[in-house]
Amino acid sequence: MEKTIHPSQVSGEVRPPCSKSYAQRALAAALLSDGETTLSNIELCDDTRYAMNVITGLGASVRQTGPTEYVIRGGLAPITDTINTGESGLATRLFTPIAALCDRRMTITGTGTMLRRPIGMMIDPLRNLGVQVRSNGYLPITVQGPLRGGETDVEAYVSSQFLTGLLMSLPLAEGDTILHVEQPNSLPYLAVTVDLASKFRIRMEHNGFREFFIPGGQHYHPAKLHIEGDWSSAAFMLVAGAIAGEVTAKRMNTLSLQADLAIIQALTKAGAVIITTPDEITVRKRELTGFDFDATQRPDLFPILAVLGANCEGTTHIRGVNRLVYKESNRAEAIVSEYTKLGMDVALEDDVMTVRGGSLSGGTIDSCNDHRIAMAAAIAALAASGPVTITNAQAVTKSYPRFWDDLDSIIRTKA
Ligand SMILES: O=C(O)C1=C[C@@H](OP(=O)(O)O)[C@@H](O)[C@H](O)C1
Ligand SMILES: C=C(OP(=O)(O)O)C(=O)O
Repeated sequence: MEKTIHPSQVSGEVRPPCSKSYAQRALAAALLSDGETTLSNIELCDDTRYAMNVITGLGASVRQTGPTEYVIRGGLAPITDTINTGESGLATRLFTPIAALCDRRMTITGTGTMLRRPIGMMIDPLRNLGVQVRSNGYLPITVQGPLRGGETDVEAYVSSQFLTGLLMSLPLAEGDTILHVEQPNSLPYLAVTVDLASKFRIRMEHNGFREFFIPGGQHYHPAKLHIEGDWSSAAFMLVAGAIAGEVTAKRMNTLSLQADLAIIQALTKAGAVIITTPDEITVRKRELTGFDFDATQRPDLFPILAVLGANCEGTTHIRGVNRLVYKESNRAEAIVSEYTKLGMDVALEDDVMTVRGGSLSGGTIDSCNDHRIAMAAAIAALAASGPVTITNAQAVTKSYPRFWDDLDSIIRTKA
């Protein structure tokens, strides 16, 4: 699928989809609960749809009780020996240790870009915690539990997602666990994991996410939960407001723990007009200036920060390039290879991306099958000097299936 976005002004309101980070964790917790959990504001994207199928395969029974409400009866009792986590890094690394709670052989497989993303960080810790593992470091992986608890090192520098999987599965292990994490990254995502687990009355202790004590033999208590709006998705629309008019994102928790709430900091540094209430945010265009921003702990913001930087007067430095290698694309390379086709002045040196502000041209870019590369390019088009065509534009369904409609709804006049 191809999409062309013309230079345009924007104005209006959007309601971003639910956070897929919270939704996938909540689905996992519902599976692990004894009883019925009600999740509301679940709007499915590819990643959450896969997670929903995975929990069904692992024994949950799911009933849709409203347009965005699901009642899930938990109970880990697989009805299949293979689960498919699609292209979701989180679902892969979250549900592997959960599948490993079972005393039967389970294979976890995926599709597309996920087949090239590393999962080797799971092998040694799972073995140290009593699981038999067969894997060459990429999907598919076969595990046979039960995961017993114990003590192990965990690598969470490349990705925090497997640590999230351990934090959610180990409370159900027979014994207690101590985890040593050398250089954890994506820390706000770990905070979301601890927060979500606490809503199901799961306890754990940690010391700045470097050492965890997780008591075994706990129970997930079913909960009633509203899944909050997604700041990673909202970020695209808010930058659209900052560079091309005015946008309000509705039903957003402006006190959220989500990593990408930090888009507000970046927009503030750039000089955009920002008005927040506890549950919505408006961003309006103003003269923007280059800014310095450390995105190491919030790697999903990179593509849209690069677009914001290109629309600022002066130079923008974004730190954290090393975190981008193993996403749906190598996002640092994709930003450079694709956005320079629109005349973006962007360079990488060590861990820093430097973007020099200046008007972008029209052109054609490929999404590299990466939803965030596609969505940020569409926003760049609004303030470009000609239309931008995005090939493989269907990639947005991974996180934000109605992105094109929402963007269309705020486009007012062709500039
Ligand atoms: O835990 C999560 O929900 C996520 C963690 C981050 O990944 P890493 O921990 O691999 O950086 C983020 O990029 C991803 O989109 C979602
Ligand atoms: C990297 C992402 O997701 P995941 O790692 O879960 O595939 C993302 O949504 O940008």
